[in-house]
Amino acid sequence: MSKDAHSARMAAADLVAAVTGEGQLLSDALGQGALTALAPADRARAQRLATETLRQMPRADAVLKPFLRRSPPAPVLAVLRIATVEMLALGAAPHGVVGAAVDTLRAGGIRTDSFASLGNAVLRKVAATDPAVWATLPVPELPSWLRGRLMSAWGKPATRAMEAAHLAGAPLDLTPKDGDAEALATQLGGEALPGGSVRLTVPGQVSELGGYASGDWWVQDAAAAMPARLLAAQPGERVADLCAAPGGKTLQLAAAGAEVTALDISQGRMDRVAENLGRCGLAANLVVADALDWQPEALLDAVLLDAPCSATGTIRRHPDLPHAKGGYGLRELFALQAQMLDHALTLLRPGGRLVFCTCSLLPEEGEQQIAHLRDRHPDLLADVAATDLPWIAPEWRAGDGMLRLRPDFWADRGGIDGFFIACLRLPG
Ligand SMILES: C[S@@+](CC[C@H](N)C(=O)[O-])C[C@H]1O[C@@H](n2cnc3c(N)ncnc32)[C@H](O)[C@@H]1O
Repeated sequence: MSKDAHSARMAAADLVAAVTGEGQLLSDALGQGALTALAPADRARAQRLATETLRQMPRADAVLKPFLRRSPPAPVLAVLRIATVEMLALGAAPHGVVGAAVDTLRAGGIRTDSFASLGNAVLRKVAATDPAVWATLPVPELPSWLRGRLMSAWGKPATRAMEAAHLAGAPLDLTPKDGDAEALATQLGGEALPGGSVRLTVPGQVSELGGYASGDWWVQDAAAAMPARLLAAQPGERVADLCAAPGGKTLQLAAAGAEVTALDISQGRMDRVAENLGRCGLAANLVVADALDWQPEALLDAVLLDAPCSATGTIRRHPDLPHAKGGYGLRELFALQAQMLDHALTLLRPGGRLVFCTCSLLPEEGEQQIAHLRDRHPDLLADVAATDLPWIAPEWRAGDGMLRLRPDFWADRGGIDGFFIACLRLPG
């Protein structure tokens, strides 16, 4: 095994252990410690390996369990899980994987080196497992804090279908800057999706794809692209994107010709909005502030509020999330969303539009949030016309002006992120 592959595998083990042992998100763990010293290609490799291992983890555990008398410490278990996924899910040659995993345990210092011979013995048994067994293992279940909530909200068949979608992972979706999905799909060999995104099913290096450097498109899940499409910003309209970073929706609003203020509380994340705007040759007024404190100079035509949320709709892409977050802090998020909604309404001119969205599967961050908002503001109108569009599937509709998107929808096309979208309007 090359030195680079070895460091990528060690880094992957650190990442998995950071998520399962310390409750960190992969994105946070990637920016820490030895991982920052890795070459970009090794970091990408480590991230892919860690992501796939977290996605398949219950299956790896089912294979490992009979061979382990008790659970070893998180860093050791991470190495065993990764090697199991490599051998049985990714089809890697067993002798190479076992040797590399044992080397990783030896090189891991006091946390793991005393487990090298145990690792060797266990992984040899895993290597002798018939690979056909893997596909017969049950679809991994979500951790109970989330599974219980989804079961109550959507029922058992839907929850299982979402779990299957999480296991399948996600394709790469792009939003074309000029709105011509057919042309971009032809250029890159992808599929133009209803609504205007382009889907690529063959994974590749994003920055190597045609039109990346010239900013002709940006990466954005097809569901994440819908809120800004429903807002339908018109050239010259004054629009605020209240939780803007990293800026996918800001780019859409700016590309539509609106006069956009992109606001986010995080300077670091706002730097990414600036980078993305620069690459795509688009402009917005950037403000780093707490959305709850911000006031525009004049009332706005429209506000897009993509509020901070549990992000449970994005587990296809971020399988670390249910393991890392453990369901803590949800009440605070629900309360913040309600405050943000109330504040957003104060920024609109009479007749102004509000699109609220969350990449969440929890009704508390969607349907219930809007029901409570309408109780507090009985004059608020559902913007039914905003969702009166031919590409919206009937199963997405969740009441007047509202869409509920789930990862198990569009299964034949490769799924879609979970999202809730509400289109609202002040009386004129
Ligand atoms: C769901 S993400 C936004 C994604 C973004 N709209 C996009 O499409 O790329 C939520 C954002 O809200 C920001 N945020 C959290 N609390 C905030 C607050 N009080 N005021 C403004 N932004 C906030 C976070 O920094 C994060 O970037």
